[in-house]
Amino acid sequence: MTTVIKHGTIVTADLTYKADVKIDGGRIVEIGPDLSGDTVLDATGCYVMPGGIDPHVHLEMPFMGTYSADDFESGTRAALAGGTTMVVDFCLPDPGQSLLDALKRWDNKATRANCDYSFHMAVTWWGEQVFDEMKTVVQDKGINTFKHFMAYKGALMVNDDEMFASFSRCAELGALPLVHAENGDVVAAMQQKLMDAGNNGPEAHAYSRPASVEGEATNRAIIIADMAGAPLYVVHTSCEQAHEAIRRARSNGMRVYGEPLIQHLTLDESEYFDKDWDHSARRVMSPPFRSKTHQDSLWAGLASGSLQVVATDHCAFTTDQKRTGVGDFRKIPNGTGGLEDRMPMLWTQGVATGRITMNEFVAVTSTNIAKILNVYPRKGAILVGADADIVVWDPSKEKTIAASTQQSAIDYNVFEGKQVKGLPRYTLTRGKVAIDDGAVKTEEGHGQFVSREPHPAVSKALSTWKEVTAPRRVERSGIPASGV
Ligand SMILES: NC(=O)NCCC(=O)O
Ligand SMILES: [Zn+2]
Repeated sequence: MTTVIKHGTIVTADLTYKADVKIDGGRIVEIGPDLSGDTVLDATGCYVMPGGIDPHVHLEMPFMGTYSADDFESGTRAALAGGTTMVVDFCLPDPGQSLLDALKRWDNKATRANCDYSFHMAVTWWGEQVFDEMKTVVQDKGINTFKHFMAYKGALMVNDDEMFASFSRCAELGALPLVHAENGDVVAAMQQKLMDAGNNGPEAHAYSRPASVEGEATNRAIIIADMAGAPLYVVHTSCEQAHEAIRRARSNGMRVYGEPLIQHLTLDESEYFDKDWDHSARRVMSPPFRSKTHQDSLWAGLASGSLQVVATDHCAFTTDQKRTGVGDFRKIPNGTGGLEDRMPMLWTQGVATGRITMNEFVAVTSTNIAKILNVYPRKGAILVGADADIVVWDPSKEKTIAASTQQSAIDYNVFEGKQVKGLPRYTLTRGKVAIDDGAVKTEEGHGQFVSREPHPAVSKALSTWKEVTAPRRVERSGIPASGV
């Protein structure tokens, strides 16, 4: 059975043109005028784009004494409803746990996925076993990215020596290191100071993680990556200081990527000063929302190319879960949702306002990350041979975002009340119509793991400054006796 998407305008990261798209066996088999097939999807007035890829989600994540509320079923259903057809979650080994054992747990959870998915592996501790297993993860398990948390002291955080060792191993294996860049030591100290002074509400979360904490860590991670001869991907870049470090590195010839979140682009710090505790706590995430100045910096980065990817860090907790932190903001589970809203919000506040073009929209929601993850052009492309992960985007379709109509399992939405114009008419996951003009037709278990080969460019990365790549031993004629 073939499907044809007819009368639409194809929009890719670099082209806009009118053509029909024919799908067979889950793949695009033909692109051209006047195609016919068994099923016809009418794309009149719509843009036919590669489905979104969200490279930063935490589904059923064990975190801060609980689990994030969206699992692979509700999370990927939300993704498809918003035009996203692939997600990448983070496999998090417990301290001392084998990476391969942790991966089994994540494989199990993901069997319920409605769309394709992949994993990043987190390096949460360091030792010979991690060093050895990283090779198996890359060569046998199809994972070419390793995440490092510079925050969450006493839990997920790794130190500089561990990061340097892991980044160096990534460089050997052709893998890409990722960092959550916040100075965890400073955050912990500031949290304690705020608590001691009686600041225990959600606003203290923002005070404890100022932009400098992120800027310093971003810069440190970049320099460590450069010394290790590895490229670097900085997740949830939220402020000018971090963006500035990325811009500088890129202009010095380093392969460094930055990923703003849709939340940081569109919501600001005033959310933490709401009189309603629940309202503010529901928006607690790390890094926190920032000022308009930081938002302008992120938008400029997307337009100029110094930031490459828009993600969500979807990590949704219910109001009840957030209330664990009443009286101590440090216990509010960190994380917000966004999977269903990323594409409509970015279109409405980015394309419709003229901040980014339609082609840039495709680049930052899909194609750029497909290339970074080394799954392009199987994903992130409208090309013959590519997976038919497609969104038929109706720029005239509108809605008001509301928790009451969302797919996510939680009881609120951080974008509640926002008006969006630009929504999927159809979302196709490997040719299957999962969203059909508002009707949800997802199929639990349809999603498949996307294996990712090591990236040749990554294994060839060298230190920009070449200082540490070739140590030269000095031959001396005489060595003095050691001192007392
Ligand atoms: N971002 C956040 O607050 N929660 C999810 C875990 C992480 O990515 O830091
Ligand atoms: Zn995250």
